[in-house]
Amino acid sequence: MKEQQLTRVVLMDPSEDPDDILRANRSREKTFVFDMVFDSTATQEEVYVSTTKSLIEGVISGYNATIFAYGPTGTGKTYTMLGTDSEPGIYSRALEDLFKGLEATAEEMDYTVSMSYLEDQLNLLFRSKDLVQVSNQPVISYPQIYNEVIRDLLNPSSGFLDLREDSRGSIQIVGITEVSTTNAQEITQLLVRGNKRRTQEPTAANRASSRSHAVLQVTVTQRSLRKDTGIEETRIGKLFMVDLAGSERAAQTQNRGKRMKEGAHINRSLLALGNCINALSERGGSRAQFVNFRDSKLTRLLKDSLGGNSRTVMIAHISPASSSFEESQMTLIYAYRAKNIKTQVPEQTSPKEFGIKDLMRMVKCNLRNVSYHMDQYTGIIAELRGEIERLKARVENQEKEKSAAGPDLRVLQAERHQGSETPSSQAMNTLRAQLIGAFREQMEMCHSLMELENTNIELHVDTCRHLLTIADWEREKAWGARTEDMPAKEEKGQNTEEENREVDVIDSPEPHEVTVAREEINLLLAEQRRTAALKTELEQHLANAKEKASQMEEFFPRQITSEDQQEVLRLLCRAHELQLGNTELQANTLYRENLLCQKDFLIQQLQQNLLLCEEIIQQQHMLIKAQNIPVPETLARLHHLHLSELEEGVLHLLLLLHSVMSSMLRPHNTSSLDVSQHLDPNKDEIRKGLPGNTKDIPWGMKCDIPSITLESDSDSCRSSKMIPCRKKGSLETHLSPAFSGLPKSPVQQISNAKPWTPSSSNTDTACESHLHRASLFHQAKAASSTSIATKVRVPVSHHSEGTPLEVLPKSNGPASATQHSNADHIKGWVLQKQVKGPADGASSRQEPQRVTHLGSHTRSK
Ligand SMILES: Nc1ncnc2c1ncn2[C@@H]1O[C@H](COP(=O)(O)OP(=O)(O)OP(=O)(O)O)[C@@H](O)[C@H]1O
Repeated sequence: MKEQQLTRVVLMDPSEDPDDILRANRSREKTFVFDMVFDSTATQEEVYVSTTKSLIEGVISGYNATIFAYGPTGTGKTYTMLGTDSEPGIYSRALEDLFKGLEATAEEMDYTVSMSYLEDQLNLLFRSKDLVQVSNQPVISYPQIYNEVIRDLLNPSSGFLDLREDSRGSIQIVGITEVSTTNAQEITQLLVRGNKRRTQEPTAANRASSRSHAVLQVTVTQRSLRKDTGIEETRIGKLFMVDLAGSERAAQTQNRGKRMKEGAHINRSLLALGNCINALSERGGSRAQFVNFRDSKLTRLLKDSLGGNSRTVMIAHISPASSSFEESQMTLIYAYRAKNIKTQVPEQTSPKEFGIKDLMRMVKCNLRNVSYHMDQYTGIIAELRGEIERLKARVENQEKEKSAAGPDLRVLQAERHQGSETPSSQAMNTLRAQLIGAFREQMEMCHSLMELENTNIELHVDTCRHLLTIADWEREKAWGARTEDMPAKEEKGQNTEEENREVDVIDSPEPHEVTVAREEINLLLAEQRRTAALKTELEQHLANAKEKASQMEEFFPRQITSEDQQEVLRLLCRAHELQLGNTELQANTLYRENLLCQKDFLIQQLQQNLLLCEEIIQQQHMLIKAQNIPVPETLARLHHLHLSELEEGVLHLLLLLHSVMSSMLRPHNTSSLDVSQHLDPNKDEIRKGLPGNTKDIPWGMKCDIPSITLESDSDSCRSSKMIPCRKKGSLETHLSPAFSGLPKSPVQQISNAKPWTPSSSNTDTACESHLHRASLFHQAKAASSTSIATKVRVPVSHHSEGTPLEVLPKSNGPASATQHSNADHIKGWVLQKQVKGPADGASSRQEPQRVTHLGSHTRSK
């Protein structure tokens, strides 16, 4: 790696041989430009001053700010954020500056500073020992299920905390400890203590590796009274400082067993963060996407920091060791995407004209005016006093009337109650307690089943995403092979840069994300099988519990003689039945949601396969024409039929109809879906198809291949763009058995699924895509509110195989050109989903899920 002018990182691929003449023209370097780059000699002070110091002023004025430390394990994230006693990190320095700034304004403003420190950790959803034995009910034992949980690092005894959205849409952590303080030292001490409670485990890359994301939130509230108007102003500035868990993949840390699973889950929340970053970085571009913050607790927590009202700095950490090349590349790509996130800037102004101060103005200030004037308050208070007097008088009158009427009713009631503590009422109480216990157990099981179904959906969506990543790579390879097979172009010497790159794709080793996807699929499938087994077991328990409860319902009323009490028991049972029925309906909806998601994925793959077949037919036709082979009449007729179906777009309309139906089937569908818009055959998108869709159809006809872009579709697993380059049979080859047949129940599918093995690469059948491939990155760089700093440190726990850090010759050329060429090599899939279960709130309303597939690179034909 080299560094120049402290803004560029040039990554050199250590695996490529410089003496390889076949690749002599190919650049081994990848350049990434950031706002700031630090090498291993940078001090904590320098890092703080260049990245964070300028944000503190904003927090004091009521703006939000966020600082992320991102990177693989052992690269120094915790060191940057927390530091050591002699070299304090960003936390202490930022807090010191914050208090200094606040003291300077103390004369005009009253201020309070409160802070909370939490970790977003992976933990066990159930443990056998968590289940308390109730009376003589059997104890249900569950194996461990991992889930994302939030823990208060300042008060770990408070257990796992829940996230809730308040009426203004801000995320609140229920029960978090907020410590008010007046000096930075106190906070630093609390932080050091809190950090010791953080989940740490040794990995091969770091002896004290943090296995959770730590979020320090400092809230500054300032109040001032404007003398001229008498209006009280409140400014609230929030500062988030986030030390993320390592972004490494399992192989890097040599994690096994629990650590490996943990890594996969940590990566899942980082993946969700990445998806949000991708979607946000596309905002304002031609392919604006929905940003799904609900994908993980981490992203929900950081919604404001990422999505809008915050100035955000990401400090990406990489190791200069050549052995960490892949991790470094992934980190830089991630950070580069984050850099594209833009604040909504006024349209008429050029982004270049903005300085830091202007950007700060674009972010909304959290200023609340107390809009009532003091005089109005006096009036309101007087009114309230009057109301109290009136009410007091009414109460007195009522008391007088009662005493005139006779003895106190309450006294009579108490007397009757005491007398009623007969043996029969005691028996009734016992029976009621037993019934309620049984009902409660059933409800808990129902909720656990819903949790499991939710986990199932998450796992399923994750698996789809990885399958898509692999499919994309396979298609790219097929594309490369096809280009190589095109003798005409070679003859003409038209080997453009684009084609060279395609040929490179076949030669190049499998990209990192594809390898990761293969690893993850096996993990996810194993977990799906485990979840399915658990579900079956739990369903069995629930059936037993229901049986037992219905026996109780029959038997208990016979033990009670009083009709009133019998009626109470009957009502109790009825209320419970309704409650249970409701929960079961919710669980059913979830299950159907999951099924739909699977169907959609299957349809998506079939669509791709359909287009591939289309391509094959066309090529075969060209071959028949070229060779002058006579066509039997039956075949010609069949072909005609095929063409007329395509022309009328029946298949396409059916697919659209399906997607519309699916989205309608979803309860509380939030997407504004216009059916008529979808089905209008005159609608441009449907009729026109995408660029290059018009194909020269055999037998001399021109036909539009219907577009399969279903942008407004709210289906769970929908690709916003599909590339019809799937090879014949690849559906079976690449999909897990769970997706390779017609939809079965998830439990069936999962229990049938065998461990997934990497598919052999089929490059024999290449085909041509007729859908556009949008570049993942936009060349145009608008004003970005997300500053990115990259920190390279000399590894402490790695041994460095020669440092690839070199100095670039000074170049004044535009950075964006280099970036764009790099971006061309980058591909990615983004999958977004929204899964909501009972744990997320009182309602188990399902949000629509989406899958968005980002194309890998532009391809000119
Ligand atoms: N710039 C630096 N100078 C000196 N020591 C450093 C520097 N950066 C990191 N270290 C040391 O390297 C080790 C690993 O760093 P640290 O724990 O901060 O990594 P991390 O990225 O937070 O890892 P993980 O994700 O596993 O928690 C620590 O002992 C830390 O003190």
